[in-house]
Amino acid sequence: MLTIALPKGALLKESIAYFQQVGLNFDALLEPDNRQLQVVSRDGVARALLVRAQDVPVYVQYGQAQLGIVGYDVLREKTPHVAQLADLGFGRCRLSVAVKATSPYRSARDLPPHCRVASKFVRCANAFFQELDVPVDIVPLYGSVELGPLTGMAEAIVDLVSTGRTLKENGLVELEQIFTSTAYLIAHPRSYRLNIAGLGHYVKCLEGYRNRMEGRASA
Ligand SMILES: Nc1ncnc2c1ncn2[C@@H]1O[C@H](COP(=O)(O)OP(=O)(O)OP(=O)(O)O)[C@@H](O)[C@H]1O
Ligand SMILES: O=P(O)(O)OC[C@H]1O[C@H](OP(=O)(O)OP(=O)(O)O)[C@H](O)[C@@H]1O
Repeated sequence: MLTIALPKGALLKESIAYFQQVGLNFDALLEPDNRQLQVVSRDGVARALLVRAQDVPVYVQYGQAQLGIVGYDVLREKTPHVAQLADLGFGRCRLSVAVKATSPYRSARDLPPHCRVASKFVRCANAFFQELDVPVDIVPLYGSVELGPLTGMAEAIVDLVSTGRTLKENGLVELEQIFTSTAYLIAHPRSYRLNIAGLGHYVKCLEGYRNRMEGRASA
């Protein structure tokens, strides 16, 4: 049976809608009181695993899932050994550097050497500041990163921004964008090569659907 790793949280609804286009129905995962971590599609041909966004590439890399959906930000941070099949366009956000609106800094270069920068994206943040040649101490956090500067623990953050509402409501401003991110369809490379569980068929159908959508959008 084809197994698909789906991310809990921000990308779940659109990920489920995406597979619905090729007849795979995992709506049960959206039930408000759902506690099931795996569900079989209504037609019984595929199974979805409900996992934390950052764990999606882990299940796909080890081959427990042949397909998965994950943000490009996670691919950049974790650099997993998976095949990137398609940019799905939804889940658009950006990884940015932000500081308190009252701070004197107007660009990431202005940050004082060896200041603290809070982030869930430790590798991306380190790479960005190294490239900039600004030495900083990255403080790893798991969430609510915006509290770093608010509490005085950190001078800046590197975090995802979508609407910008979280920054605004916490008195922070974006200094610089590091990269933009959207959801990606990923696959276990060997399963994809060997067409395990009819993977090729689904990928082709999904591509066909996307091409039709793009054709309609540009018409
Ligand atoms: N505000 C947002 N708007 C749009 N997409 C987002 C937003 N925040 C995150 N994403 C995308 O959704 C993915 C999952 O984010 P989500 O916030 O659901 O989980 P997480 O905070 O990374 O993980 P967890 O809650 O398990 O710690 C991110 O990797 C990113 O690609
Ligand atoms: O620009 P906005 O539309 O306000 O979205 C940005 C927020 O969304 C994400 O948070 P998430 O909901 O994942 O919470 P957490 O990372 O703090 O756990 C991100 O880490 C920002 O805090």
